[in-house]
Amino acid sequence: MSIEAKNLSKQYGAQIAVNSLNFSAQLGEIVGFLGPNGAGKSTSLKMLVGLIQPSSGEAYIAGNRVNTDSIELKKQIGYLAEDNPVYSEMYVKEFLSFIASIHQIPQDRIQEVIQLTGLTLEQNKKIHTLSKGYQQRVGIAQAILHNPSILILDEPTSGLDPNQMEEIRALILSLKPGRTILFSSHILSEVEAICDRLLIINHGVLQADCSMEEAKAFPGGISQLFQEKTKSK
Ligand SMILES: Nc1ncnc2c1ncn2[C@@H]1O[C@H](COP(=O)(O)OP(=O)(O)OP(=O)(O)O)[C@@H](O)[C@H]1O
Repeated sequence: MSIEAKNLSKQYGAQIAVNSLNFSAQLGEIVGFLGPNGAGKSTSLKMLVGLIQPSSGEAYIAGNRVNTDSIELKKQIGYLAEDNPVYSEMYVKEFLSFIASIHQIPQDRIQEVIQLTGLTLEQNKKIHTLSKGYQQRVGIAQAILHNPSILILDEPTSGLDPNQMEEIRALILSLKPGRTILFSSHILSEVEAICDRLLIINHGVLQADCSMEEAKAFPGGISQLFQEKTKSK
C-alpha cells in the first residue's frame, strides 16, 4: 500500500510547522524521515495517520484520502507515537489484550505478535519494569496487532542504548515484507542501515527525497547531505 503527501501543510497560529510536503512511499519500502528537533516530523506523521487535520493539502493511503474520521483506512495503519505512550502499569500481555479488544482482533493474534516482537519471556511482566528497548517492543507490538500494511513509527529508537537500537532496527527490518514503513529519526547511521529511501525535512520544508544509493553517493556521504540540507540559512 502506498502513502502519499500532497502539498500537506500544518499551521499553528503564525507558525508553519509543515509547509507543502510532497512525497510518496510504496509497498515494500522503508522510508526514513530525517530532520532536526522541531523540523516538523511528528506533525507530518500525525497528519499521515489521520490524528490531526492538515491546514491544507492532503494525505493519501492506497490512493484514499485520509481524514481524522476515516476508520476503515486507519485499520490499515499501525502507528507508534513519539515517547511510546503505553499504559506502563499494565502487564505486557494484558496491555496487548486491551489493544486487541479495541481493534476487535481475535485474542490468538496476541501470542503471534508477542513472538514476532520477541516478548515471549516478558509477557507476564509489568511494562514499566522492562528495559526501554523492551518497552519499545511493546509499543511496536501494539502498532502491528491488527496486521496493518502501513507502519508509521515516530522516533522508535529514541533514548535506546546501541544494542537496544540494533535490536529494534532488526525488528523493523523483519516487519518489512508486505508493508510500507515510514519512520522518523535524527540518527543518520540508523536510517542508513535499514532504509531504502530518505526524506530530509527542515523548518517544515522537505529538503531532500532520494534513494539510499543517491544519498550515499553524495560527496561526503549522508552526513554531509544532512548537514547541507539542514544548515541555517
Ligand atoms: N500542537 C501544537 N501546537 C503548537 N505548535 C506545535 C504543535 N505541535 C507542534 N508544534 C510546533 O511545530 C514545530 C514542529 O514540531 P514537530 O513536533 O512536528 O517537530 P519534530 O521534527 O517532530 O521535532 P522532535 O524531533 O523534537 O520531536 C515545532 O516548532 C513545534 O513547537
